[in-house]
Amino acid sequence: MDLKKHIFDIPDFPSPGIIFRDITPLLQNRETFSYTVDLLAEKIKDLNPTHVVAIESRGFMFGAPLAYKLGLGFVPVRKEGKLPRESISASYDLEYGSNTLEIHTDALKPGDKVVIVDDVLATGGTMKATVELCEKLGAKVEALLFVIELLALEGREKLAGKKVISLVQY
Ligand SMILES: O=P(O)(O)OC[C@H]1O[C@H](OP(=O)(O)OP(=O)(O)O)[C@H](O)[C@@H]1O
Ligand SMILES: Nc1ncnc2[nH]cnc12
Repeated sequence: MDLKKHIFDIPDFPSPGIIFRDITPLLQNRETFSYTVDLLAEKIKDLNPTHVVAIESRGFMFGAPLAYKLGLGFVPVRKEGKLPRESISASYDLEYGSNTLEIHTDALKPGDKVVIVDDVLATGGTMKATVELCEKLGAKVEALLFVIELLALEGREKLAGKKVISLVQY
C-alpha cells in the first residue's frame, strides 16, 4: 500500500514556506488506518516494550491504537498545563514555533521499556524533549517511531544514539 497517496501536501500551512503533511486522509480511510497501525506494530513487536508513549496531539492518533493492539500501557505526553497531577516538563523548538511538553511523574519508572510514537519527525525537537522526559523518570527508550520523516530537516541527527523508525520519507 502506498501511504503517500493518503498523505496530502498542503503548501504554506500553518505559515508561509511550510509544506504541511496532512494525515487526516490516511486516518479517515479504514484500510489505510489499520494498515498503518499494523505496520507500526510489526516494527516494534520484537523489542518487547512495556509502554507506548505518544505525543499530543497527532501522536495519540497512532499511539493509542498501537498500545491497544500490542496489549501495552499507554502514556500521554501533553502540551503544557493539560495534565492534572504532578508532572515534569521540557521545552523545545519545532519547525514552526516553540512549545513545552509534560508527563506525569508517576507515568513511568525504572525498569519500564518504552517506544515513543509521533506522526511526523521534522526537526526532532519534540521527540528529543520527549526522550528526555522518559529518561528522567528512569525508563529505557527502546525506539522512536514515526509515520512520516521529513529528511531535509535532519531530525534523525538530533536523535543520534536512538533507534529511529519511520514508515514514509519525504
Ligand atoms: O520534529 P519537530 O520539528 O519537533 O516537529 C514534529 C512535531 O510537530 C507536530 O506537532 P505540533 O506541535 O504541530 O502539534 P499537534 O500534533 O498537536 O498538531 C507533529 O505532530 C510533531 O509532534
Ligand atoms: N511539515 C509538517 N507537516 C506536518 N506536521 C509537521 N510537524 C512539523 N512539521 C510538519
